Amino acid sequence: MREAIIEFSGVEVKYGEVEALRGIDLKIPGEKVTVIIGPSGCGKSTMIRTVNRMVEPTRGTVRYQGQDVKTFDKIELRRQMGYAIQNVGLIPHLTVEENILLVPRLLGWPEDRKKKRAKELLDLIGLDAGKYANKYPSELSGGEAQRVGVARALGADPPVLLFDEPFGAVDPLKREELQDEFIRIQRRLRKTVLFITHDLSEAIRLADYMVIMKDGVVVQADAPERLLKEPGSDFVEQFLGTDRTLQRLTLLTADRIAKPLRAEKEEFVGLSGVSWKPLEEGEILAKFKKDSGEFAYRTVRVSIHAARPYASLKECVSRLLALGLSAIPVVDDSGKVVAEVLFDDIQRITKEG
Ligand SMILES: Nc1ncnc2c1ncn2[C@@H]1O[C@H](COP(=O)(O)OP(=O)(O)OP(=O)(O)O)[C@@H](O)[C@H]1O
Repeated sequence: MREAIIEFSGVEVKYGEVEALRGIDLKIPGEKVTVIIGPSGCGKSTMIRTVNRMVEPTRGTVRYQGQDVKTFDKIELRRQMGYAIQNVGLIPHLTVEENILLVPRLLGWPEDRKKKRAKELLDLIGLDAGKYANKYPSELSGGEAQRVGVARALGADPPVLLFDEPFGAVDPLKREELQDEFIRIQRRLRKTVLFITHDLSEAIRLADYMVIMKDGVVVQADAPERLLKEPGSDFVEQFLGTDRTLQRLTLLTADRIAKPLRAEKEEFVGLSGVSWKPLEEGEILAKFKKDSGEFAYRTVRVSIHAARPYASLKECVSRLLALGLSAIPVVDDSGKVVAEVLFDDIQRITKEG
């Protein structure tokens, strides 16, 4: 493990009679995604709130970069830690840009630097600055609002991100897209992330390190591969569910098994392939085998039927089944088909299990 950047030692939190945390000892690795998961009420939110001092431990110590967080000025500490929550908490009378720039504004950044940063962040989260910067939160879809919440947490480029179910209120398909984006962004930015979720697939997908909690204590913490292979107790085994094969497909991303697209490959023709009508942006031409055995071409929307390099193999399987194809194209950030994932290869991996 990389050196711990946040460390919990004997941390207890009591709210009156309620013991929310009952002795947490945990090291959070730097520049990795640590996902905290566990039943409702087990103390997940309380735990991450002790890091930015929204909650003070009744006992024990939380350290950031080796130093007790109590010794930091609260404001100074929170500048280092972006925070995003489930219902986003965007301020309704501020525009998207003003919401994203809350912290830079507090820090007194000059106007041109703030403008530049807002554009950068909107680009990063995949929202067009021209279209979105001046919108108000009420004019955004749930998924867009969540993205803006994430952008706001990234505002002044803090090294630590505390995410409390940031994708909680989004429907499952959009949620997978947000996870793809998150993985893409994290591969670039390498933040230290503490991420809470209720969703096991999301946890397994995003986590470098996964912490399973129950009743205010940590039951097991390890890399998701190891947890799936060696659950340390009946509780963890039950929690991870019986379907470990599918969970393993959640762990692997399309780019891990994608093959470069071969020109003669019959299933797909790329964007510049055979075409009798101009393709619209975001469309590709796919070649389908009809029942008669002949091939027919059909255009498909890349956004739905192609996978991003960071899509999970589980997502690839569901798209392959929905389309009745034996391979799915993988598109890069510009929408260009760069590779394909073969159903046979996914099956092979599953068998190797
Ligand atoms: N401000 C508070 N005052 C009193 N009790 C609280 C307070 N905040 C949380 N609790 C209690 O502490 C326990 C842990 O709550 P916490 O929100 O940390 O759990 P959680 O795992 O994040 O829950 P969920 O998954 O439902 O969000 C729960 O029993 C909760 O009811």
